[in-house]
Amino acid sequence: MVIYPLSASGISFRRGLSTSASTIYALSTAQGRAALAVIRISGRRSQKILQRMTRSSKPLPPRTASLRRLYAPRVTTLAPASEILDDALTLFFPAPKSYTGEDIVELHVHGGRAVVNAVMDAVCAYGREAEDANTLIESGEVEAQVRYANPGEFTRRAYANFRMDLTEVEGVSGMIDAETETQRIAAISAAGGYMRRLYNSWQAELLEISALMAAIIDFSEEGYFDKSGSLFHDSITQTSKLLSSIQKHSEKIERSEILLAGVKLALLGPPNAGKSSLLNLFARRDAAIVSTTPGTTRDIVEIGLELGGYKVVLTDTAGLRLASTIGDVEAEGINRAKRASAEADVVVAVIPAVMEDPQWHKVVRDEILTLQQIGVDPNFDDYRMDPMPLQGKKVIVALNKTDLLQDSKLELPVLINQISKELSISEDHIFPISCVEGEGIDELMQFLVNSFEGLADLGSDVPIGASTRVQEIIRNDVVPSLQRFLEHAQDDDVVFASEEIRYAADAIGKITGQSTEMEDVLGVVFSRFCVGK
Ligand SMILES: Nc1nc2c(ncn2[C@@H]2O[C@H](COP(=O)(O)OP(=O)(O)OP(=O)(O)O)[C@@H](O)[C@H]2O)c(=O)[nH]1
Repeated sequence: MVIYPLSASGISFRRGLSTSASTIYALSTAQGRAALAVIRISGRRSQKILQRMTRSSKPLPPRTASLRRLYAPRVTTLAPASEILDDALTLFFPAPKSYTGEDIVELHVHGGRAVVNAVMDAVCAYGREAEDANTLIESGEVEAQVRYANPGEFTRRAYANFRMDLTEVEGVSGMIDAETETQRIAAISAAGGYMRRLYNSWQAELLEISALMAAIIDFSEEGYFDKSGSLFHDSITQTSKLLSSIQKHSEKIERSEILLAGVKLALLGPPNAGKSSLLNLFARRDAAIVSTTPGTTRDIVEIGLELGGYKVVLTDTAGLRLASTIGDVEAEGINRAKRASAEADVVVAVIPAVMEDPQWHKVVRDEILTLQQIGVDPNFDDYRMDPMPLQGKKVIVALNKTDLLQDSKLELPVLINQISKELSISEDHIFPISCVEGEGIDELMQFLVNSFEGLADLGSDVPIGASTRVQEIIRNDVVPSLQRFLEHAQDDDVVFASEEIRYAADAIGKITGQSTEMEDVLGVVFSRFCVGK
């Protein structure tokens, strides 16, 4: 049994103890007025508290929801009615098959602040009624038998009692933070134990190889195991296969990142094209100023939103126009617009169907061509105030203000054909829209959502959410040590090779929380939790 001091909270605990010194309670739902609130109690006194609170002579049946009247401790001088706290749905989950691995009680009470406060006061009072109200904990300090939980303490106890490993803990944290469908899907695979099973299988395989290497080292002289023999070569083949799956897994995490952190989408185009109007339609609110004055947007306007289940960071930029026609402030705005487009995953070029100034046309065209890496006339550098390395971008055209066309049926096909040729963009990537009339917006959004799916290139795989901590351990510890194993093995250096395998296995132990050097790791993992979880 190992004691893990937690640097985040300063509390030490043993992993593997079925009960902790104190019983903890907390409001697990959000603070504030609501229809319902859930108060959770975990620890060895929770069942007694529930019995006293419900004035029930027998323990409540496990895992059964029952409607009970909750009573305050008999200390009130008010009328008997004041002893009634609430009528609540109560649940009892006995240890060890509960979230924390301890006895847990859940009280689903009415969500008014006064109700919640009164019930929590009563939990505390009932808990402290017992003769052994305080306990001496390992450090020699006295700890209250019943107290309000620290952030993440329920989950921390679940980890301490082997109810979950660290990847599941991080998955729970991901579920709490998930804002989009993609984030939820990525988090549930970790919370549901998929990552734990995968990493444990890697570790088991490594331990098997490690045992084999130890045997080769110890018994090579007896002739049972030999580094020139097939067992050694089998372990090399096994390790390279494992390394390749670990590298694939790591790449998949990186590709998932784009969807989890948010797809960067930039709006680019000439002044007055309707970029801010389109941003407002995407955001369903007035996030950017819309004005008839060209050049209204001087700086980057960035908003976070959800499109079709994907997190998107949408950027509205200053309209592009010739440097010779503008002042310093606008020129800087245009530089920033180009930078934002260069950094974006997808660029929507907003081009008005009726161009007010043909000069802007050339500026916008050249910028879009550059973004697509189709080369620009190297002599044309009038607007290129701040050249920078650009990567090929997915560019989609929103052909706006189609409501201004005299005869859109006739004019649109000609315009689309012309833009497609000039910008080397497929006609399927040009969407006629009208921000004023709301025409074509849904089709554009749907196309964007479909293209986000392709960005991560995950095929039919679901995105994987892994914390930076996990990614770093895989990238900096697991993969390099397996690569070093293969190098040593090539040189027939069994001793060094064997050390690398053990190092890799230990690094995986750090991912799941089975390593003995866990203080810092635990501090990082639990510091992001809220109270009640
Ligand atoms: N007729 C028509 N007018 C539009 C449409 N979309 C935007 N406008 C108008 O065009 C003007 C400029 O719109 P904005 O959204 O501010 O354009 P912008 O591209 O952000 O402009 P800058 O900030 O100058 O770069 C405003 O008067 C809008 O009401 C449209 O689809 N049809």
